[in-house]
Amino acid sequence: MLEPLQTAGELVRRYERQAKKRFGQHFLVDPNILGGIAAAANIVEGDRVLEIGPGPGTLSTTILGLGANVLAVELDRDLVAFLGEVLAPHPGFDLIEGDILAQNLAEILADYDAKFVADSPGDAPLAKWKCAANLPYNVATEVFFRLADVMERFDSLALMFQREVALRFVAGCGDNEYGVLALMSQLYADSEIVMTLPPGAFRPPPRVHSAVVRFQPIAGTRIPDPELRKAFKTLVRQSFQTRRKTLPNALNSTGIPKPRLKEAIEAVGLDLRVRPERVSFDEFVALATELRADLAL
Ligand SMILES: C[S@@+](CC[C@H](N)C(=O)[O-])C[C@H]1O[C@@H](n2cnc3c(N)ncnc32)[C@H](O)[C@@H]1O
Repeated sequence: MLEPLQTAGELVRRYERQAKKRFGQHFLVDPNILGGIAAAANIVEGDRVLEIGPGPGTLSTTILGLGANVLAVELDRDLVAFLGEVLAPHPGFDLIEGDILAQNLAEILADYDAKFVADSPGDAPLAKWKCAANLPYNVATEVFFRLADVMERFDSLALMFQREVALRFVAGCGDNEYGVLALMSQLYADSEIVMTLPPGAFRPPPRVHSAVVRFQPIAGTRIPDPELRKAFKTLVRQSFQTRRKTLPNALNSTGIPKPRLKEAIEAVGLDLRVRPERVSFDEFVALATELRADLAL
């Protein structure tokens, strides 16, 4: 007979004295917050949920309590041992020990899916994945980019970031926080902040405020042509390398001759003095279309 799931409070009480700063370990205990993250990811019974950095299993137990299945990736060996003791015996919980950035996400999701198909034979395709995570902030944006590469596998994602970073994901054109993260998230998903949390919501408390961003993947991407998408990404990254430059100056680093840059920028109806933070998603797409042949991709 399985032990019942422990509460987040019990799990954190058992583990918090061993929390390691270098792994960004700040644990959530409030069941309302944990339930709110699961709700933001639209998690329901039977779902397959990828959780990054389960810590002592606070969010994992919340998700398991909803009757969903969790595939968790945890870097800290001590936490893996702890989770092995408290959660691994529970059906529905699977754990991979390792760095999330070292995983081939497409592969680990497919491996897990294979197990599900084998368990319940039938012709119906598996539903898409959900993702919920209170991310370690030092790798959080990189984790987003890895998830973006497999975004079509997900139905919804609720990810906790440092608040300043969360604002950069949801920023609109012209906002101070608008840049690479806003444009990259628009490429794959609609996004909104669904919760902001003070440091005191975590144990031990971090130095910064935090926010949960809900990403709702769109079908495919907003730029279906892979070559055009590549050109768009190159232009966006180059444009925001240095703030406060005009677009033609910011794009100097592409190696495209200045006269050609100016011609293309004017051809898409932009002023030559425009700064990248005032260029909308659609205008970047138009510029990428205009310059794709000039970019050494
Ligand atoms: C902010 S804590 C979240 C813990 C728990 N989910 C919670 O909300 O209470 C971040 C977790 O990510 C783990 N972690 C840090 N870097 C990681 C990495 N590169 N790959 C996977 N897990 C990582 C940490 O050990 C820690 O357990």
